[in-house]
Amino acid sequence: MAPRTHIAVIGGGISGLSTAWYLARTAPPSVAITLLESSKRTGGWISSDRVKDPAHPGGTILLERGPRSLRPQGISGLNTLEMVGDLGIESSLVPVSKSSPAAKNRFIYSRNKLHKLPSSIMGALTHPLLGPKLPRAGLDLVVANSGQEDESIQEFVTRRFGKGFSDDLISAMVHGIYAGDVSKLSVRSTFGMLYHLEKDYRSVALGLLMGGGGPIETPWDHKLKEGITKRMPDLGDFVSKTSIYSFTDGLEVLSRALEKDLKNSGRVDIRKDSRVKKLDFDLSRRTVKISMKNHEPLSVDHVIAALPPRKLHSLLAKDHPELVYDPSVTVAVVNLVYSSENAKLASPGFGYLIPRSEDSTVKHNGLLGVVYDSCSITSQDQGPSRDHTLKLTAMIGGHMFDEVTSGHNQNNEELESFFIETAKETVRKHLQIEAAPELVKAHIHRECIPQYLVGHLERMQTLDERLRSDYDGLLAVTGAGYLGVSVNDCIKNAREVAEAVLSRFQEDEGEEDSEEKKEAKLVGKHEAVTGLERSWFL
Ligand SMILES: C=Cc1c2[nH]c(c1C)Cc1[nH]c(c(CCC(=O)O)c1C)Cc1[nH]c(c(C)c1CCC(=O)O)Cc1[nH]c(c(C)c1C=C)C2
Repeated sequence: MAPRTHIAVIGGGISGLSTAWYLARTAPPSVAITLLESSKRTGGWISSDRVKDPAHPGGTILLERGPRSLRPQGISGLNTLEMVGDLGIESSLVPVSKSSPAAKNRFIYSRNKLHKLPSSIMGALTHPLLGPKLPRAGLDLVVANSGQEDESIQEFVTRRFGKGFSDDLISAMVHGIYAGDVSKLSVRSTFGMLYHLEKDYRSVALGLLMGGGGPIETPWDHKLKEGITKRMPDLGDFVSKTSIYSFTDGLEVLSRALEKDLKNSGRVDIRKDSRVKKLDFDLSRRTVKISMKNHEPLSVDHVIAALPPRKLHSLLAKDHPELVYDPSVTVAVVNLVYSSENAKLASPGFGYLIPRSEDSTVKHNGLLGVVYDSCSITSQDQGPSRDHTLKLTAMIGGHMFDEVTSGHNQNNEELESFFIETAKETVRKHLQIEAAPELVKAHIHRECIPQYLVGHLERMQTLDERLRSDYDGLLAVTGAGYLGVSVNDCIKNAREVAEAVLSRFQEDEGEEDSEEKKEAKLVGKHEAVTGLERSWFL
């Protein structure tokens, strides 16, 4: 049957690949799918290098450039695991057990030493780092709601638990997830659980005691969870034993397997090196013309943009301020490899983070934290290198990037040497490792983590309405810039948008409503798919 509907997915990162993959799995033969990727290499900042080990001839070392592990928990964690199973890559999984030091020990560097990070909110409220500021934490039981729809993480946490809680603890976690500034990020979009506990119980602690604080799940999430647990009942066992996991060749295994599967399926026309420069929407004919820098234009029926919001904005004729409001931060990632014969960690664990109270811009050249790679994911190095390296990764910059690099030549090579020196000095001072690293590698990831500033969720709701009215279902969006920065969220949101777009076409083709479609109708959001429907439930 000749295709009657053509869907183009734009973006070659994990979101674009996953969207194309979910489309390919469920689309009827009447739907043609094209994936347009601007670069030659797939996967975005989820990439790794396998390099020769200079200290152990014959051995190789895996160096991750960006995120290095996934969490199996939650609905988005389950969804990724289902994808791993369907891709047939379970044999290369490297799970980290919940009882390992990496699962139990996460640290904060403060006042010249490492302190164990609390593993729960209650543990945090009584953390010794808070010292004399501790009684302030009791405020949570009496202080009133702010009455605002959103505020910064710092405002929320300081109001409820005191400034120490924000500056000494929460700011470190914000460095370890968003590389972001606690005084600018939205509490509602980043720590939604805290926001809802206050709203529903008037107190975070009380809410937790009363059994609140569970994951925030939309009607789509409930359905998805039900489907996955029915289809793969054994996943529960893996989830209950595993803290985090990766693959023998790093997280890039996932994007490579997706790409391979897409090619094998024969369902998706993958066009690499396709740099899109403009999208023209013709609502009366219900077509989108995609103009590219280096290829002939392409006319399709629907576009799913898996691009950073600012990039998408530059392709559209209409102005959408919601797409350009939030910035993304740049992170320098420095891999340091030592021979374990002459470099050891005093306390094994996952790594450590620097809180705001450390004034990292001034004292640590903008260091956000250090991951102890060889301690958390232990079996990625091969041959004689296995178990004989101490592999660390320093993450530097984020919201402090511009400030710490302002006096430097902005040339990438010079910046990389500055960050390498910072990383080496940090490890020497903070971890008392005097040996020189055998191997060092730096990568500067420009604008790699979106920053959900205060009001983000409301902006996403406005954008949902604008996309609906301005493009009438011809444009949907997905990716880290919208409703979740984690790899798991990106994959699940890609699935949601792919399935919703397909169900829309099914309706156009007179087929019966799917369960998802009925759900969407229930919430009054069935007339056009934007990918932002879930913003109304968070
Ligand atoms: C030191 C900086 C960073 C570290 N990791 C990241 C940065 C900027 C990036 C990052 N970390 C997480 C995410 C989201 C999840 C994902 O993509 O799967 C991102 C983009 C996860 C994460 N890391 C830490 C926490 C508490 C979380 C949330 C989920 C979880 O509990 O796993 C803590 C943490 N990150 C880093 C260190 C050294 C560290 C703790 C000691 C590195």
